[in-house]
Amino acid sequence: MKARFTPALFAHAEAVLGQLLRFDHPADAVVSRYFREHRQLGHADRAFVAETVFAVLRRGRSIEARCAGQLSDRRRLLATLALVRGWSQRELAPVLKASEEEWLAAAKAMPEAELPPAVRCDLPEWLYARLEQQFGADETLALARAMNQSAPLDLRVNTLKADRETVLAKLAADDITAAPGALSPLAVRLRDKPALAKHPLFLDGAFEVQDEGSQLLGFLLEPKRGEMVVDFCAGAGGKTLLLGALMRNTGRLYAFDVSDKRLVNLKPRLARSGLSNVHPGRIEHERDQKIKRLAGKADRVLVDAPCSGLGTLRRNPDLKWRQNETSVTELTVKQASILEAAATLVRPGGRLVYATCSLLSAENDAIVGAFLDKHPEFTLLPASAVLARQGIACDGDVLRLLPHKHNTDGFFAAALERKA
Ligand SMILES: C[S@@+](CC[C@H](N)C(=O)[O-])C[C@H]1O[C@@H](n2cnc3c(N)ncnc32)[C@H](O)[C@@H]1O
Repeated sequence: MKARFTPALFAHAEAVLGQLLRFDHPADAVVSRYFREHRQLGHADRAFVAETVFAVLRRGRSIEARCAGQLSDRRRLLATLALVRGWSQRELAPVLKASEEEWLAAAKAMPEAELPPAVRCDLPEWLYARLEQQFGADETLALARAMNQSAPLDLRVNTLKADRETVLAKLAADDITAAPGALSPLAVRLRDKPALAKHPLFLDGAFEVQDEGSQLLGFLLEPKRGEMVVDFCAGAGGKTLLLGALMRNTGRLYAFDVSDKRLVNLKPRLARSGLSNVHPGRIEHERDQKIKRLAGKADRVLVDAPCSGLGTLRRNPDLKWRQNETSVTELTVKQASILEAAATLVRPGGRLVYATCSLLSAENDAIVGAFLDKHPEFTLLPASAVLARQGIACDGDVLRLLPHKHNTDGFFAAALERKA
Protein backbone atom coordinates (compact mmCIF):
# COMPACT_ATOMS: atom_id res chain seq x y z
CA MET A 1 0.00 0.00 0.00
CA LYS A 2 1.29 3.49 -0.86
CA ALA A 3 1.45 6.17 1.86
CA ARG A 4 -0.87 9.18 1.50
CA PHE A 5 1.45 12.14 0.95
CA THR A 6 0.32 14.86 3.34
CA PRO A 7 2.02 17.84 5.02
CA ALA A 8 1.91 15.84 8.30
CA LEU A 9 3.79 12.89 6.76
CA PHE A 10 6.31 15.26 5.17
CA ALA A 11 6.83 16.88 8.58
CA HIS A 12 7.76 13.47 10.03
CA ALA A 13 10.37 13.00 7.30
CA GLU A 14 11.72 16.50 8.02
CA ALA A 15 11.95 15.77 11.75
CA VAL A 16 13.83 12.48 11.19
CA LEU A 17 16.18 14.09 8.68
CA GLY A 18 17.01 16.87 11.14
CA GLN A 19 18.13 14.21 13.64
CA LEU A 20 20.04 12.19 11.06
CA LEU A 21 22.06 15.07 9.71
CA ARG A 22 23.67 15.55 13.11
CA PHE A 23 25.45 12.22 12.40
CA ASP A 24 25.84 11.48 16.09
CA HIS A 25 24.21 8.00 15.96
CA PRO A 26 23.85 5.29 13.27
CA ALA A 27 21.00 6.19 10.91
CA ASP A 28 19.08 2.93 11.32
CA ALA A 29 19.07 3.39 15.12
CA VAL A 30 17.81 6.99 14.80
CA VAL A 31 15.00 5.93 12.45
CA SER A 32 13.97 2.95 14.64
CA ARG A 33 13.87 5.16 17.75
CA TYR A 34 11.71 7.75 15.96
CA PHE A 35 9.24 5.06 14.91
CA ARG A 36 9.10 3.67 18.46
CA GLU A 37 8.25 7.19 19.68
CA HIS A 38 5.60 7.67 16.93
CA ARG A 39 3.64 4.44 17.01
CA GLN A 40 0.73 6.04 15.14
CA LEU A 41 2.74 5.82 11.91
CA GLY A 42 1.57 2.84 9.83
CA HIS A 43 3.69 0.50 7.70
CA ALA A 44 3.35 2.54 4.49
CA ASP A 45 4.09 5.86 6.26
CA ARG A 46 7.20 4.38 7.88
CA ALA A 47 8.39 3.02 4.53
CA PHE A 48 7.94 6.47 2.95
CA VAL A 49 9.84 8.25 5.75
CA ALA A 50 12.68 5.71 5.89
CA GLU A 51 13.15 5.47 2.11
CA THR A 52 13.09 9.24 1.67
CA VAL A 53 15.54 10.15 4.43
CA PHE A 54 17.88 7.33 3.38
CA ALA A 55 17.74 8.68 -0.17
CA VAL A 56 18.90 12.07 1.19
CA LEU A 57 21.83 10.37 2.96
CA ARG A 58 22.74 8.50 -0.23
CA ARG A 59 22.40 11.33 -2.72
CA GLY A 60 22.77 14.42 -0.52
CA ARG A 61 26.01 15.65 -2.03
CA SER A 62 24.81 15.79 -5.64
CA ILE A 63 21.43 17.11 -4.53
CA GLU A 64 23.15 19.97 -2.71
CA ALA A 65 25.22 20.79 -5.78
CA ARG A 66 22.16 20.77 -8.02
CA CYS A 67 20.26 23.03 -5.62
CA ALA A 68 23.03 25.62 -5.84
CA GLY A 69 23.40 26.42 -2.18
CA GLN A 70 19.76 27.24 -1.36
CA LEU A 71 19.29 24.44 1.11
CA SER A 72 17.23 23.58 4.16
CA ASP A 73 16.13 20.11 5.31
CA ARG A 74 12.75 20.83 3.70
CA ARG A 75 14.38 21.59 0.36
CA ARG A 76 16.69 18.57 0.63
CA LEU A 77 13.61 16.37 0.95
CA LEU A 78 11.68 18.05 -1.86
CA ALA A 79 14.67 17.87 -4.18
CA THR A 80 15.27 14.20 -3.29
CA LEU A 81 11.66 13.31 -4.01
CA ALA A 82 11.80 15.13 -7.34
CA LEU A 83 15.34 14.28 -8.53
CA VAL A 84 15.99 10.85 -7.00
CA ARG A 85 12.54 9.36 -6.61
CA GLY A 86 11.23 11.01 -9.77
CA TRP A 87 8.12 12.65 -8.31
CA SER A 88 6.36 15.22 -10.49
CA GLN A 89 5.35 18.68 -9.25
CA ARG A 90 1.75 17.42 -9.27
CA GLU A 91 2.68 14.59 -6.87
CA LEU A 92 4.51 17.08 -4.64
CA ALA A 93 1.57 19.53 -4.71
CA PRO A 94 0.25 18.80 -1.17
CA VAL A 95 3.51 20.24 0.21
CA LEU A 96 5.24 22.29 -2.50
CA LYS A 97 4.77 26.07 -2.22
CA ALA A 98 4.31 28.19 -5.35
CA SER A 99 7.48 30.09 -4.38
CA GLU A 100 9.49 26.82 -4.55
CA GLU A 101 8.44 25.73 -8.02
CA GLU A 102 11.02 27.74 -9.94
CA TRP A 103 13.84 26.66 -7.64
CA LEU A 104 12.94 22.99 -8.06
CA ALA A 105 12.63 23.26 -11.84
CA ALA A 106 16.14 24.80 -11.99
CA ALA A 107 17.57 21.98 -9.84
CA LYS A 108 15.92 19.43 -12.11
CA ALA A 109 17.32 21.09 -15.23
CA MET A 110 20.97 20.98 -14.10
CA PRO A 111 22.72 18.10 -15.95
CA GLU A 112 24.29 15.61 -13.55
CA ALA A 113 27.18 14.93 -15.95
CA GLU A 114 28.53 18.45 -15.31
CA LEU A 115 29.17 17.75 -11.63
CA PRO A 116 32.73 16.98 -10.41
CA PRO A 117 33.35 13.19 -10.15
CA ALA A 118 33.21 12.89 -6.33
CA VAL A 119 29.95 14.90 -6.28
CA ARG A 120 28.45 12.81 -9.06
CA CYS A 121 29.33 9.69 -7.05
CA ASP A 122 27.86 11.27 -3.88
CA LEU A 123 31.06 10.48 -2.00
CA PRO A 124 33.25 12.63 0.28
CA GLU A 125 36.47 13.74 -1.47
CA TRP A 126 38.82 11.54 0.58
CA LEU A 127 36.78 8.40 -0.08
CA TYR A 128 36.37 9.13 -3.77
CA ALA A 129 40.14 9.66 -4.08
CA ARG A 130 40.89 6.28 -2.47
CA LEU A 131 38.33 4.36 -4.52
CA GLU A 132 39.39 6.08 -7.72
CA GLN A 133 42.99 5.06 -7.05
CA GLN A 134 41.92 1.43 -6.47
CA PHE A 135 39.24 1.01 -9.15
CA GLY A 136 39.71 3.85 -11.68
CA ALA A 137 37.14 6.56 -12.43
CA ASP A 138 34.66 4.53 -14.50
CA GLU A 139 34.44 1.61 -12.10
CA THR A 140 34.19 3.95 -9.09
CA LEU A 141 31.15 5.56 -10.70
CA ALA A 142 29.56 2.14 -11.31
CA LEU A 143 30.39 1.09 -7.74
CA ALA A 144 29.02 4.33 -6.27
CA ARG A 145 25.81 4.01 -8.29
CA ALA A 146 25.30 0.45 -7.01
CA MET A 147 26.00 1.56 -3.43
CA ASN A 148 23.44 4.35 -3.77
CA GLN A 149 20.66 1.77 -4.25
CA SER A 150 18.96 0.04 -1.35
CA ALA A 151 20.05 -3.56 -0.73
CA PRO A 152 17.80 -6.57 -1.38
CA LEU A 153 16.66 -8.67 1.58
CA ASP A 154 18.59 -11.96 1.79
CA LEU A 155 17.99 -14.94 4.05
CA ARG A 156 20.28 -17.80 5.03
CA VAL A 157 18.66 -21.17 5.43
CA ASN A 158 19.59 -22.94 8.66
CA THR A 159 20.39 -26.46 7.47
CA LEU A 160 19.80 -27.87 10.95
CA LYS A 161 16.13 -27.01 10.56
CA ALA A 162 15.28 -26.97 6.85
CA ASP A 163 16.61 -27.07 3.32
CA ARG A 164 16.44 -24.29 0.76
CA GLU A 165 13.76 -25.91 -1.40
CA THR A 166 11.43 -26.30 1.57
CA VAL A 167 11.96 -22.68 2.66
CA LEU A 168 11.33 -21.43 -0.90
CA ALA A 169 8.16 -23.51 -1.18
CA LYS A 170 6.80 -22.32 2.18
CA LEU A 171 7.55 -18.68 1.37
CA ALA A 172 5.80 -19.07 -1.99
CA ALA A 173 2.76 -20.53 -0.20
CA ASP A 174 2.68 -17.31 1.88
CA ASP A 175 2.86 -15.16 -1.28
CA ILE A 176 6.44 -14.08 -0.52
CA THR A 177 8.31 -14.03 -3.83
CA ALA A 178 11.83 -15.40 -3.43
CA ALA A 179 14.57 -17.05 -5.46
CA PRO A 180 17.73 -19.02 -4.65
CA GLY A 181 20.81 -16.80 -4.25
CA ALA A 182 23.31 -16.76 -7.12
CA LEU A 183 26.42 -17.42 -4.99
CA SER A 184 25.72 -18.98 -1.61
CA PRO A 185 24.10 -22.44 -1.64
CA LEU A 186 22.13 -21.38 1.46
CA ALA A 187 20.92 -17.98 0.27
CA VAL A 188 17.36 -16.98 -0.54
CA ARG A 189 16.77 -13.55 -2.07
CA LEU A 190 13.39 -11.90 -1.55
CA ARG A 191 11.85 -9.66 -4.19
CA ASP A 192 10.30 -7.33 -1.61
CA LYS A 193 10.92 -6.48 2.02
CA PRO A 194 8.14 -8.09 4.01
CA ALA A 195 8.21 -7.97 7.83
CA LEU A 196 9.54 -11.38 8.86
CA ALA A 197 9.96 -11.15 12.64
CA LYS A 198 6.71 -13.06 13.25
CA HIS A 199 6.99 -15.49 10.35
CA PRO A 200 6.74 -19.12 11.60
CA LEU A 201 9.89 -20.16 9.68
CA PHE A 202 11.84 -17.34 11.34
CA LEU A 203 10.50 -18.11 14.81
CA ASP A 204 11.40 -21.76 14.28
CA GLY A 205 14.98 -20.84 13.29
CA ALA A 206 14.68 -22.15 9.72
CA PHE A 207 16.24 -18.95 8.39
CA GLU A 208 18.13 -15.85 9.51
CA VAL A 209 18.44 -12.55 7.66
CA GLN A 210 21.99 -12.39 6.26
CA ASP A 211 23.44 -10.76 3.16
CA GLU A 212 24.47 -13.37 0.62
CA GLY A 213 28.02 -12.00 0.51
CA SER A 214 28.42 -12.35 4.25
CA GLN A 215 27.48 -16.03 3.92
CA LEU A 216 30.47 -16.70 1.69
CA LEU A 217 32.87 -15.83 4.52
CA GLY A 218 31.65 -18.92 6.39
CA PHE A 219 32.26 -21.08 3.34
CA LEU A 220 35.77 -19.68 3.02
CA LEU A 221 36.51 -20.77 6.59
CA GLU A 222 34.96 -24.18 5.70
CA PRO A 223 34.61 -25.55 9.26
CA LYS A 224 34.09 -29.31 9.58
CA ARG A 225 32.31 -31.66 11.97
CA GLY A 226 33.99 -32.10 15.34
CA GLU A 227 36.52 -29.27 14.93
CA MET A 228 37.50 -26.53 17.35
CA VAL A 229 36.63 -23.22 15.72
CA VAL A 230 36.93 -19.62 16.97
CA ASP A 231 34.79 -16.72 15.74
CA PHE A 232 37.05 -14.00 17.13
CA CYS A 233 34.80 -10.98 16.50
CA ALA A 234 31.44 -12.72 16.70
CA GLY A 235 29.25 -9.68 17.46
CA ALA A 236 25.59 -10.72 17.44
CA GLY A 237 26.60 -13.92 15.67
CA GLY A 238 25.64 -13.39 12.03
CA LYS A 239 28.51 -15.65 10.97
CA THR A 240 28.68 -17.76 14.16
CA LEU A 241 25.27 -19.25 13.38
CA LEU A 242 26.37 -20.25 9.89
CA LEU A 243 29.65 -21.74 11.18
CA GLY A 244 27.77 -23.77 13.81
CA ALA A 245 25.42 -25.16 11.16
CA LEU A 246 28.31 -25.99 8.80
CA MET A 247 29.83 -27.95 11.73
CA ARG A 248 26.51 -29.84 11.94
CA ASN A 249 26.19 -28.76 15.57
CA THR A 250 29.26 -30.80 16.60
CA GLY A 251 32.71 -29.82 17.91
CA ARG A 252 33.29 -26.56 19.79
CA LEU A 253 32.67 -23.09 18.41
CA TYR A 254 33.88 -20.18 20.54
CA ALA A 255 32.13 -16.86 19.84
CA PHE A 256 34.25 -14.05 21.29
CA ASP A 257 33.60 -10.33 21.27
CA VAL A 258 34.48 -7.28 23.38
CA SER A 259 30.87 -6.07 23.31
CA ASP A 260 28.50 -7.47 25.94
CA LYS A 261 25.54 -5.90 24.19
CA ARG A 262 26.23 -7.69 20.92
CA LEU A 263 26.79 -11.04 22.62
CA VAL A 264 23.46 -10.57 24.44
CA ASN A 265 21.80 -10.12 21.05
CA LEU A 266 23.33 -13.44 19.97
CA LYS A 267 21.38 -15.34 22.68
CA PRO A 268 17.84 -15.34 21.14
CA ARG A 269 19.30 -16.11 17.73
CA LEU A 270 21.20 -19.07 19.18
CA ALA A 271 18.03 -20.29 20.89
CA ARG A 272 16.10 -20.23 17.59
CA SER A 273 18.93 -21.88 15.68
CA GLY A 274 18.93 -25.13 17.64
CA LEU A 275 22.74 -24.97 17.96
CA SER A 276 24.33 -26.33 21.13
CA ASN A 277 28.00 -26.26 20.05
CA VAL A 278 28.44 -22.48 20.47
CA HIS A 279 30.29 -21.04 23.49
CA PRO A 280 29.95 -17.24 23.65
CA GLY A 281 32.56 -15.40 25.69
CA ARG A 282 33.22 -11.74 26.32
CA ILE A 283 36.86 -10.70 26.11
CA GLU A 284 38.42 -7.47 27.38
CA HIS A 285 40.64 -7.09 24.32
CA GLU A 286 42.44 -9.29 21.81
CA ARG A 287 45.16 -10.28 24.29
CA ASP A 288 42.69 -11.50 26.93
CA GLN A 289 43.65 -14.58 29.03
CA LYS A 290 40.66 -16.50 27.55
CA ILE A 291 42.38 -16.19 24.20
CA LYS A 292 45.82 -17.12 25.47
CA ARG A 293 44.49 -20.43 26.87
CA LEU A 294 43.52 -21.55 23.35
CA ALA A 295 46.93 -20.84 21.78
CA GLY A 296 47.79 -23.29 18.99
CA LYS A 297 44.62 -25.34 19.52
CA ALA A 298 42.07 -24.06 17.01
CA ASP A 299 41.45 -25.82 13.71
CA ARG A 300 39.96 -22.64 12.24
CA VAL A 301 39.71 -19.01 13.27
CA LEU A 302 37.54 -16.33 11.70
CA VAL A 303 38.47 -12.67 12.17
CA ASP A 304 35.46 -10.65 11.00
CA ALA A 305 37.31 -7.50 11.94
CA PRO A 306 35.83 -4.20 13.15
CA CYS A 307 36.05 -1.99 10.08
CA SER A 308 34.77 1.19 8.43
CA GLY A 309 31.76 -0.72 7.03
CA LEU A 310 32.13 1.15 3.74
CA GLY A 311 31.07 -1.98 1.84
CA THR A 312 27.62 -1.73 3.42
CA LEU A 313 26.69 1.75 2.16
CA ARG A 314 23.54 0.33 0.53
CA ARG A 315 22.24 -0.35 4.07
CA ASN A 316 24.20 2.25 6.04
CA PRO A 317 24.59 5.28 3.77
CA ASP A 318 25.43 7.50 6.75
CA LEU A 319 28.78 5.71 7.16
CA LYS A 320 30.33 7.61 4.26
CA TRP A 321 29.70 10.83 6.21
CA ARG A 322 30.59 9.39 9.63
CA GLN A 323 33.93 7.81 8.68
CA ASN A 324 37.02 9.82 7.81
CA GLU A 325 40.69 9.23 7.12
CA THR A 326 41.59 9.38 10.82
CA SER A 327 38.94 6.83 11.84
CA VAL A 328 40.12 4.50 9.07
CA THR A 329 43.74 4.78 10.22
CA GLU A 330 42.71 3.99 13.80
CA LEU A 331 40.79 0.95 12.57
CA THR A 332 43.78 -0.39 10.64
CA VAL A 333 45.89 -0.39 13.82
CA LYS A 334 43.16 -2.37 15.61
CA GLN A 335 42.72 -4.75 12.69
CA ALA A 336 46.43 -5.61 12.55
CA SER A 337 46.51 -6.17 16.30
CA ILE A 338 43.42 -8.45 16.26
CA LEU A 339 44.77 -10.49 13.33
CA GLU A 340 48.09 -10.89 15.12
CA ALA A 341 46.37 -12.16 18.29
CA ALA A 342 43.90 -14.41 16.45
CA ALA A 343 46.72 -16.05 14.48
CA THR A 344 48.28 -17.39 17.70
CA LEU A 345 45.23 -19.64 18.17
CA VAL A 346 45.63 -21.51 14.89
CA ARG A 347 47.18 -24.99 15.10
CA PRO A 348 49.76 -26.12 12.52
CA GLY A 349 47.83 -26.95 9.35
CA GLY A 350 44.85 -24.89 10.58
CA ARG A 351 43.08 -22.03 8.78
CA LEU A 352 42.72 -18.34 9.56
CA VAL A 353 40.27 -16.15 7.64
CA TYR A 354 40.62 -12.36 7.83
CA ALA A 355 37.52 -10.52 6.61
CA THR A 356 35.99 -7.05 6.55
CA CYS A 357 32.96 -5.35 5.01
CA SER A 358 35.21 -2.51 3.83
CA LEU A 359 36.20 -1.63 0.27
CA LEU A 360 39.45 0.06 1.23
CA SER A 361 42.74 -1.71 0.50
CA ALA A 362 44.19 -0.12 3.67
CA GLU A 363 41.80 -2.27 5.74
CA ASN A 364 42.09 -5.32 3.49
CA ASP A 365 45.03 -6.21 1.25
CA ALA A 366 47.44 -4.03 3.23
CA ILE A 367 46.59 -5.74 6.54
CA VAL A 368 46.92 -9.24 5.08
CA GLY A 369 50.05 -8.31 3.09
CA ALA A 370 51.82 -6.93 6.17
CA PHE A 371 50.78 -10.00 8.20
CA LEU A 372 52.12 -12.44 5.60
CA ASP A 373 55.41 -10.50 5.34
CA LYS A 374 55.86 -10.85 9.10
CA HIS A 375 54.63 -14.46 9.33
CA PRO A 376 56.25 -16.78 6.79
CA GLU A 377 54.63 -19.68 8.69
CA PHE A 378 51.32 -18.68 7.05
CA THR A 379 50.48 -18.96 3.34
CA LEU A 380 47.55 -17.63 1.32
CA LEU A 381 45.04 -20.28 0.22
CA PRO A 382 43.47 -19.25 -3.11
CA ALA A 383 39.89 -18.30 -2.23
CA SER A 384 38.55 -19.29 -5.65
CA ALA A 385 39.80 -22.89 -5.15
CA VAL A 386 38.40 -23.17 -1.59
CA LEU A 387 35.00 -21.94 -2.77
CA ALA A 388 35.00 -23.89 -6.07
CA ARG A 389 35.18 -27.21 -4.24
CA GLN A 390 31.99 -26.20 -2.40
CA GLY A 391 30.28 -25.37 -5.68
CA ILE A 392 30.71 -21.56 -5.36
CA ALA A 393 32.09 -19.72 -8.40
CA CYS A 394 34.16 -16.66 -7.44
CA ASP A 395 37.39 -15.47 -9.08
CA GLY A 396 40.56 -14.43 -7.35
CA ASP A 397 43.10 -15.46 -4.71
CA VAL A 398 41.18 -13.37 -2.19
CA LEU A 399 37.41 -12.99 -2.00
CA ARG A 400 36.43 -9.52 -3.12
CA LEU A 401 32.69 -8.97 -3.35
CA LEU A 402 31.45 -5.73 -4.84
CA PRO A 403 27.88 -4.40 -4.99
CA HIS A 404 28.07 -3.45 -8.70
CA LYS A 405 29.50 -6.83 -9.73
CA HIS A 406 28.00 -9.36 -7.33
CA ASN A 407 24.90 -7.52 -6.11
CA THR A 408 25.97 -8.20 -2.50
CA ASP A 409 27.42 -5.88 0.12
CA GLY A 410 31.13 -5.19 -0.35
CA PHE A 411 33.28 -7.81 1.42
CA PHE A 412 36.93 -8.73 1.49
CA ALA A 413 38.26 -12.01 2.85
CA ALA A 414 41.56 -13.85 2.70
CA ALA A 415 42.11 -17.47 3.80
CA LEU A 416 45.51 -18.18 5.35
CA GLU A 417 46.91 -21.56 6.36
CA ARG A 418 49.49 -22.16 9.06
CA LYS A 419 52.12 -24.50 7.62
CA ALA A 420 51.90 -28.01 9.08
C1 LIG B 1 32.23 -6.66 11.78
S1 LIG B 1 31.69 -6.76 13.41
C2 LIG B 1 31.32 -8.47 13.59
C3 LIG B 1 30.05 -8.92 12.98
C4 LIG B 1 29.71 -10.36 13.29
N1 LIG B 1 30.81 -11.25 13.01
C5 LIG B 1 28.49 -10.79 12.51
O1 LIG B 1 28.62 -11.56 11.56
O2 LIG B 1 27.39 -10.37 12.87
C6 LIG B 1 33.16 -6.59 14.33
C7 LIG B 1 33.04 -6.96 15.77
O3 LIG B 1 34.34 -6.88 16.37
C8 LIG B 1 34.16 -6.59 17.71
N2 LIG B 1 35.47 -6.17 18.25
C9 LIG B 1 36.02 -4.94 18.34
N3 LIG B 1 37.24 -5.01 18.91
C10 LIG B 1 37.47 -6.32 19.18
C11 LIG B 1 38.56 -7.02 19.78
N4 LIG B 1 39.64 -6.38 20.20
N5 LIG B 1 38.45 -8.36 19.92
C12 LIG B 1 37.33 -9.01 19.51
N6 LIG B 1 36.27 -8.41 18.94
C13 LIG B 1 36.35 -7.07 18.77
C14 LIG B 1 33.07 -5.53 17.71
O4 LIG B 1 32.43 -5.45 18.97
C15 LIG B 1 32.15 -6.06 16.61
O5 LIG B 1 31.11 -6.84 17.15
